[in-house]
Amino acid sequence: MRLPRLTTTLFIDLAIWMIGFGLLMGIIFPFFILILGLNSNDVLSTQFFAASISAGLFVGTANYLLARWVVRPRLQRLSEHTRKVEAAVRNATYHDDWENCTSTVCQIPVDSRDEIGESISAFNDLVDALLLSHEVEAASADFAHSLSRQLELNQLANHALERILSYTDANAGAVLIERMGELVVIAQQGLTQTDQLITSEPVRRCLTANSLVSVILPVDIMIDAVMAHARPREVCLLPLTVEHTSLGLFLIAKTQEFTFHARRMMHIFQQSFSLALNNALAHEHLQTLAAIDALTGAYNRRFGLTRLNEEFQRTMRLDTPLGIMVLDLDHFKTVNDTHGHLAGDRVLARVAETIRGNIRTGDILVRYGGEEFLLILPSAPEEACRALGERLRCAVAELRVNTGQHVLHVTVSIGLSVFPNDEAESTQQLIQYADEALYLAKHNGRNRLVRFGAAPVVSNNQCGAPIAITPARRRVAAHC
Ligand SMILES: Nc1nc2c(ncn2[C@@H]2O[C@H](COP(=O)(O)OP(=O)(O)OP(=O)(O)O)[C@@H](O)[C@H]2O)c(=O)[nH]1
Repeated sequence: MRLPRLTTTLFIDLAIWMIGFGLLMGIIFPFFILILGLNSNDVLSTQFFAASISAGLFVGTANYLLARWVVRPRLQRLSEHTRKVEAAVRNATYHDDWENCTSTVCQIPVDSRDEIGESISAFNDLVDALLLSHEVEAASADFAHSLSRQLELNQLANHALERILSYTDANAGAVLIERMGELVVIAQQGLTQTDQLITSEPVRRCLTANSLVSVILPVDIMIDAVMAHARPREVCLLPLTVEHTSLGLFLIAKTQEFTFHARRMMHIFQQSFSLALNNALAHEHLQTLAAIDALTGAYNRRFGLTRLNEEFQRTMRLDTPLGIMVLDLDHFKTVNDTHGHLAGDRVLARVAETIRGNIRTGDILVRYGGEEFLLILPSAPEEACRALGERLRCAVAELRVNTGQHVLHVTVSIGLSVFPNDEAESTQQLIQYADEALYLAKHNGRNRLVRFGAAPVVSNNQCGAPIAITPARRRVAAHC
């Protein structure tokens, strides 16, 4: 039952109701006494009425005062605390200092199981919801902000993965993107055998369904724990999509099931990560376009040298070999002079195409000068470089270029240097060694591969086994 509000103040209402009720009781009481059979002359006397009404007023007032003393301080405490929390939240919002707004500081202990206790408990829940909302917003802003500063694809993926793992409390994860129709892992943390991910069933399902896939106790994913491998309890895979175009996916794994909060966070990160990834891919694409020589499709010199520096650093870090070849077309001036510049261009383009057709995906072909190419061969040991050099030399020698009027054929001389065998201390020195070997190849008759070294190895101009040149021949060559 709800009594009508008489004023805008709860305690004045209470006073009116309680004192009024006391007064009513004081008036009714003498008649109630009459029913019990007491003498009506005494009961209906003015003195008895006055005493009864006074007692009713007294009890009503005492009730009001008691209610006020019991209830008012608790209501006051609630409102004062709410004010404090409100001031702290405002201050934290403008100064981004949430030290004084933790759950412990802002919540009120619930000390009763009545309606006031229920109000305090609802207030505490509101504080928690407010803090959670701030936490999610801060995490999402921090994630988007940190990604906006990264444009390099691998750095971006590693950075994003690190943050996603930390915010979702996951143990391991990976980022896979689609490149030229193939899935590649561009970042991973704490997973074993990431290669298997590419063909794994959950990955395929996530890309096909273009929605979150959650796998409990996956069989084909293992976490690389500090001491041993552990099987995750749950793995979540989320597609990375921009305007219905699939870019790839990220997956995170945990040794327990993900919480509701972690799941919500994954979805928030999924959107900003997709956008940042799209930007990084567009940036990479533009960089590649700007880095490509239009005639030959090889990387230009500036980009090529940057890549060479990167590969050199990586080689030193990982202690793997690095091969460098300088390839120069033989008597190319004659081709130009005899058949014209356009025919020369066509030959150059076809030679570049032939080289590209014989190298691996990670190898880097650079147009180093007019008719000179630089070939960077990451992780290629000496034997493999020499075999490839011979293959390229023969492939170019066998190439026939139809200009419309003539069928041309050219040869190429190649200088090879391999790190760390040649003990080069810089990329410049590595190129210089390959250049010196090229010089020997030209002066030993062209259409040859020369391996730089104290006893340089020079191939014959057949498509057969290489032979070593004598020091005397080298001296003669050096004087040419
Ligand atoms: N068609 C065409 N020719 C180019 C291009 N860049 C450089 N060249 C030509 O390549 C020729 C290089 O000549 P040289 O440096 O004398 O070398 P070469 O005739 O190949 O002689 P060796 O290297 O000693 O075998 C010059 O005629 C340049 O004009 C190009 O983009 N297109």
